[in-house]
Amino acid sequence: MLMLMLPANFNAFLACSSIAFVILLFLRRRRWAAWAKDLLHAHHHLKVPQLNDLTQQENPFYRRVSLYLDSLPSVANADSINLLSGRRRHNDVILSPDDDQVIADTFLGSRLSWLNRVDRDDRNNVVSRCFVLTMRKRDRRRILKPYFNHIHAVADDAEERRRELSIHTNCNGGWKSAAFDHPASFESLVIGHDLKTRIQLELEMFARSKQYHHKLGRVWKRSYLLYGPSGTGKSSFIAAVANFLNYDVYNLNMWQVIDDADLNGLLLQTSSKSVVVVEDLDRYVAENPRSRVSTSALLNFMDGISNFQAERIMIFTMSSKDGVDSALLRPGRIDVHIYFPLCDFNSFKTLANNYLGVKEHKLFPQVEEIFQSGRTMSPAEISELMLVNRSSPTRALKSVITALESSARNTRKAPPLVMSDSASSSPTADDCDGSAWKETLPKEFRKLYGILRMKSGKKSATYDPEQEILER
Ligand SMILES: Nc1ncnc2c1ncn2[C@@H]1O[C@H](COP(=O)(O)OP(=O)(O)OP(=O)(O)O)[C@@H](O)[C@H]1O
Ligand SMILES: [Mg+2]
Repeated sequence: MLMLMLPANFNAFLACSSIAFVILLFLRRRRWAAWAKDLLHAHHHLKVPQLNDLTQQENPFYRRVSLYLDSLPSVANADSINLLSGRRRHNDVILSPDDDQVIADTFLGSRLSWLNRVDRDDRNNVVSRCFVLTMRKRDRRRILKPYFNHIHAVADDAEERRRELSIHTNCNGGWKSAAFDHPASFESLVIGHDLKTRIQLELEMFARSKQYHHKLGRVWKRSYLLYGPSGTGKSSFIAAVANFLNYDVYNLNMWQVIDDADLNGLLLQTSSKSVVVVEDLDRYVAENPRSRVSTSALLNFMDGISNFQAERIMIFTMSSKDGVDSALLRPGRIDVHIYFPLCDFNSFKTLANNYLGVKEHKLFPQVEEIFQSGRTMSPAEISELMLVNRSSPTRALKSVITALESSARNTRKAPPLVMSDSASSSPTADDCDGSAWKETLPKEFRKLYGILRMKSGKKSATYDPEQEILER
């Protein structure tokens, strides 16, 4: 009897321990897999501790590696990952590997892995973290240096995107700084879809064109003139550009500038990766015939001559270009002119969707009729009415109708957007046909632009700037 029982118990015991072994193996599979791999290949392990052993201060390279890992597609595709919210924008999501998770990577044809190792010393209540990079020994000499350079480049990029932005305003010959947290983005801005796409592509291309500008011996800057009535989105556009590129803003108040040297000094004090803004330039030029700043100093400032190494966007705003000295606006000095018009029915509908969440409404035909009769208001005025009445879309639309009916403003035909790329030798009004700019883009950007246009359902091959403006 005993003889018969024993093998049965023994078998059960064997089965249980095999299952336990498999479960254990499964739980620790990553470490086991690493161990098994080690047996097969000669691997090299490099540790990146979170804290410096001696000073107990954070190891900056640990942070760079975590930024790098966040960018890896294998992290995004992992079965389980920690999602953390970003510091700067709350809708930014940072991906962070779990404790003891292994993240795979490839570089120059070599397979590498990162282990997010966490060691807990419960007795002393100490947790120490490190990343362990594993690579084949034979790959080490070939890839280690370029791989670390690559990690730094990716981390630089990520840090740049997460950097807190500042706005600087000139005062007594210097700049006063504050945090820049304007929420404007291209998504919230009511401008034509093609115009948005085009500006975004152009800005991305600009940010990557250091070598190109240096080769040509040109100042690394791009200048925009935004003009149009008050409350049409010029300042919001500036904030959207700064947020899009993650550049600081230098808001130059020309009335505070003492003389030519002061203006030059202010430009020299601006940092790279910045948007330099001069609002109401037309008013300054008109109101200051005996200005303390000479025209040549102003033109040199606009050309960015004294600080040509820095990567800079310059934006000037005007209510109108009428009567402004053409030297101020010549191609090369100003690369792109963008007109910001008052509302038309299309832009009204976009505002109604953004502010009230309404795509269609029984009052829309009445609103359309009023716009067709020529009455209009600025996006700022209309959005304000929608904002205060947002709890009732019907009330909001009725208040817009009443305001439009009593509005003295009339639509006029929007002047065309002028695109003149400063790289062309003799920019003329012909450049304003709106297609020239695309030719200045590298091939891959032209392709991307084509794809974006197709996605937006626009089949037409030519870009009509006038249509863009009226489209809003
Ligand atoms: N095109 C637009 N798209 C979305 N919102 C807009 C637009 N234009 C104006 N607004 C709304 O109106 C407010 C004021 O706009 P903004 O300050 O950008 O106008 P502006 O053209 O700079 O006016 P001003 O010439 O008086 O300085 C913005 O905060 C935004 O809410
Ligand atoms: Mg403004």
